[in-house]
This record gives sequence, C-alpha cells and structure tokens, in this order.
Amino acid sequence: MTPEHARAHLNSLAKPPGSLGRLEDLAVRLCVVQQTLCPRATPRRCVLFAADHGVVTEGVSAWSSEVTRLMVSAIVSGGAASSVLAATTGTELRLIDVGVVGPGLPDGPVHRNRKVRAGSRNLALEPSLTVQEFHEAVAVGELEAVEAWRSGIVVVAAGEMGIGNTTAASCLTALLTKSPAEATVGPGAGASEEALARKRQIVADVVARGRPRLADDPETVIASMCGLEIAAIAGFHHRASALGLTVVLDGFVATAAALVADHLWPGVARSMIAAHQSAEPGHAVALAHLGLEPALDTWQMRLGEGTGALLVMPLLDAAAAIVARMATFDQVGIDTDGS
Ligand SMILES: Cc1cc2ncn([C@H]3O[C@H](COP(=O)(O)O)[C@@H](O)[C@H]3O)c2cc1C
Ligand SMILES: O=C(O)c1cccnc1
Repeated sequence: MTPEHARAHLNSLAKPPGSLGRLEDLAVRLCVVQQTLCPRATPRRCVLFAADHGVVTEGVSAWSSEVTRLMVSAIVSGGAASSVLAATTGTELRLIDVGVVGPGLPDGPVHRNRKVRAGSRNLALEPSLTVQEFHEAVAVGELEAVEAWRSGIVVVAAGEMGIGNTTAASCLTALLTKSPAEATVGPGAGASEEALARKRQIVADVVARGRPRLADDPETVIASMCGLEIAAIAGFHHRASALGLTVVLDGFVATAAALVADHLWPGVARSMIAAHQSAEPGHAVALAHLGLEPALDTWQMRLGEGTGALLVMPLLDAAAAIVARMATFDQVGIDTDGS
C-alpha cells in the first residue's frame, strides 16, 4: 500500500478530492502504516514509562525530582492529564516505573514496578547509565510492547514522566540529528532563563564529548546521556514496530527515544504516526530527522506524558472510519467522468 494507492481510494469517495484536508493525510498515513484500506484505531493502549534523572541536581529543571513520584501516583489514581485524556479517548493506560527514586507503588492493573535503578546518574558529571542498565531498561519497554501485542492491541503510544528528562532528550536529539545544542534545548516544564543557560551549556558539553565516539560505540555513547524511561521507550518503539503495531508518537521526549530506536534499529519510523509538534524546539528537529509530519502542528503542547498521542486518538478513529465506511462516488451514483 503506497501513499498514492491510499490517496486514490480517498479520491474515489463521495466528496470533493482532498476536501477533508489534514484528516485525509492522517488517513493515508494510517493506511500506509497498517498496509490496508480497512485500518483500525482500536483497541489501543498508552504505556507511560517513569524514571528520575540525576542531572536535576544541576538546576536544569524548574521542578524537583520528587514531583516524578507524586505524578506517578496522580497518573495511577486518575487525576493526571494523561489519565483524563486516556479515559475520555477510550485508551487503556499503563504506568511502568523503570527508575523513580523512592519506594514504588504496588503492582496493579495500571501500575508496574520494574525499577532498573533509582534514577539515572548526573549526565553532566558521568555516564548516566551503563550499557547494561540501558539494555535492562530497553528490555522493560520491549516486554510491554510484546504484552500489548499479545492482548490484541492494534495501536500503541509511549509516554514518559521524569523531571529533568528534557535535558537528556536534548542531548540525544543533538547527538543523533547532528544538530547544535541551541537547536534542541528549550524550557521543558518551565525552566527559568538561568536554568536554561545552564541546560544549554551542559547539553553542548555532553554532546561534544560523546559525538566523536558515536560511530565506534553507539550504545555506550547513547547510554551515557540517556534516561531509563527514554531507553524503555526506545525498546517499546522498536518491539512494537517489529510486531506490526501502529505507534503513535508523542512529544519531544518520546521522539528522542524514537531517535535512539531509529539509530540502533533503523526503520522504526515506518510504523509511526507523529501526533503533534511540541513547543519544545528540539521536537521539530527530531521529527524532521525521522521524516515524520505531525498531525497537529499548531497546538503548542509541551507536557509529554503521552498527552499529544492521546489527543490524536479520536482523529485516528475518524480517519479509520472515513476510509473504511464512506461510500464511493460510484455507489452514490455520481458520475465523475469528465470532471
Ligand atoms: C507537574 C508535572 C507534570 C508533568 N507531566 C509531564 N511532565 C513533563 O515535564 C518533565 C520534563 O521537564 P523538565 O526537563 O523541565 O523537568 C517530565 O516529567 C515530562 O514528562 C510534567 C512536569 C510537571 C512539573
Ligand atoms: O514535548 C514533550 O515531550 C515535553 C515538553 C516539555 C516537557 N516535557 C515533555
């Protein structure tokens, strides 16, 4: 199924060609990703991965690390933005703790404790993860993708919660897209000008250190600036894509994880639909590198936590319904010959 084939089908439906605008682009993408003219947007699941970041001690975030643990509780108990959007869009939600500092919640229908370690190390001073820790976190994400597939899920999204994770995402985006640090650093969850300047300096230094070694030892370099939840999302994206699931890509941090997956296992972007373009400047850079067009590009969202992916789910329902259920010009008796 090529884009041209899907577009020709849409043009045969009882409407002026292209008149559903961006919904048609989304429908084409869904058909191409699923290789069918009967695409599906359900059943679906959003899996959030949570972990802490040692680099927070450098003052790069407006928030302290304990907010990660508190937000994990809020997500699980239904009060977070992601919980509300998952509930209103008919999307199952899971929260996997891959490395939040502090005691974990008990396992339950939504929450799982899969801590690899209590947060990543401070990437400004030392490698944030060892290659072994990176692999363990990747495996946690891979297992969640396998479980989704075994449960008959068709569409998945990965999201994250981890104070400080936009610093790691900026490092990875600059490293893997070969962009300057200034192009990939933004205020994250509201960093002050002072924090932003520190963040820029740290990202520039860390990427400059890693860049010369990337070709020879990609896993060590990626692990050295990666967060546990970002590694888990990379594993999730990779395995979900290999199993033929449709992957809806969330914001800047989830897309940095997609860059990691694409670098280690090229081709994952073929299974992906980019939900939105985050207000974080690095997101546009990362999406362009992956060759993905966001469905929503003027919404100025900058939360992560799976929220952009969740917001786009009802549009996927609409896109799937248009493709599979609309009548053709022929069926309604409209002659398009000579038009
Ligand atoms: C209450 C709250 C809820 C969030 N949900 C997602 N994030 C987002 O912001 C954090 C990254 O931004 P930075 O790198 O600047 O710390 C991550 O937790 C991300 O998921 C949140 C942030 C906060 C404060
Ligand atoms: O787009 C994102 O993923 C994002 C933006 C700001 C803060 N946290 C995440």
